Amino acid sequence: MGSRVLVRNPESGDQRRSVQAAQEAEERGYEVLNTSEEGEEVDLAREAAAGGADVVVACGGDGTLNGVARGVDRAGRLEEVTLGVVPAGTGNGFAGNVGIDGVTEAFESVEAGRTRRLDVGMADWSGESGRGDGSDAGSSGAGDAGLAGGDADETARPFLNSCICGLTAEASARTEPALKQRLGVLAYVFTTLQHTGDFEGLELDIRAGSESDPVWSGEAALLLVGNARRFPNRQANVEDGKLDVVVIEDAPTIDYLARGAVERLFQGEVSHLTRLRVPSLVVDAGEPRQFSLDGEMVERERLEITTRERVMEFAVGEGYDPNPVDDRADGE
Ligand SMILES: Nc1ncnc2c1ncn2[C@@H]1O[C@H](COP(=O)(O)OP(=O)(O)OP(=O)(O)O)[C@@H](O)[C@H]1O
Repeated sequence: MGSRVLVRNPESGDQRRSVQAAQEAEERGYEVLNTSEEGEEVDLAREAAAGGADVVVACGGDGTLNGVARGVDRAGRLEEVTLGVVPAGTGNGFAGNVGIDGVTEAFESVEAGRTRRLDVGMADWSGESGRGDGSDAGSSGAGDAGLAGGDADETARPFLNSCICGLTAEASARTEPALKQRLGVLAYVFTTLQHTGDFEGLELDIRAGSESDPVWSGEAALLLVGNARRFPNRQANVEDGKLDVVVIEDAPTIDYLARGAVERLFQGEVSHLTRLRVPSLVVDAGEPRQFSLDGEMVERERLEITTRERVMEFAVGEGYDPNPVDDRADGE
């Protein structure tokens, strides 16, 4: 049997689960690597994968899992390593989507070989003309220095759950922890929409695949691109090579504060909402904007968003549904 590694963020969630996970991992013969600062999970996972680990399990929330997948990918081993997740963060969106609810369940899934090959979303900014962001400006040639989990030469990043444009830092600060626990990253979406007067719309031009005409062009409040997540709050098909895209038009006439307005918007008011299911899209925001990749922010002007179909072998729970029911009540 090859080596198994747990990359553990000891600070995530309320720490109870991560303490339990460290114990269980040791009992089961895992090497436990603890992060000591933000972003370190990327390097630890990359080193573990490059060193020949067969199984790399992330222990933390969506941010930690994203960093672990990124590290394994940087080692060039995303197709070979079996990944898993111990849901020890606050939101745990991806773990929930693949049916992993508890610590022991996460390890048992790996041991039982209950794995599926899942799609991974990629956000690629190599086609941007200039360097629009500042987050890696000035650090070129400095390797990983300066940017947590970052890489001066980085031009693309994976996302497992979602890529969202239009979230505000303000909304992040205002989002209630209980809502975050219940809805994960979608809690920020709700809070953002409910404070929609606070931000300017996004001038977006969205093209699907290699088509030259935009499938959507105009002023948006939010763009949500789900890999494992079908908005508002359902598991998407994570094995179909497609992205579930929702564009919410910036419509100042909608009273997002009215009770249930946001839910109604997602479910029925299709005039303000466009849904697409495509394998790839190009998003041009005309100027640098914040994009959340599984909750980690990058500032970019133009992203090519694609799926790498069934590229990653992932340990899933018994409740994982490879082919979730797609009710078309949302007007698709
Ligand atoms: N030792 C550490 N100290 C501080 N931050 C860390 C540490 N290890 C990782 N991080 C960073 O913490 C961020 C959030 O982590 P994570 O998503 O695991 O937890 P969370 O915020 O509790 O959960 P969730 O994302 O589900 O809400 C990530 O950006 C990660 O890089």
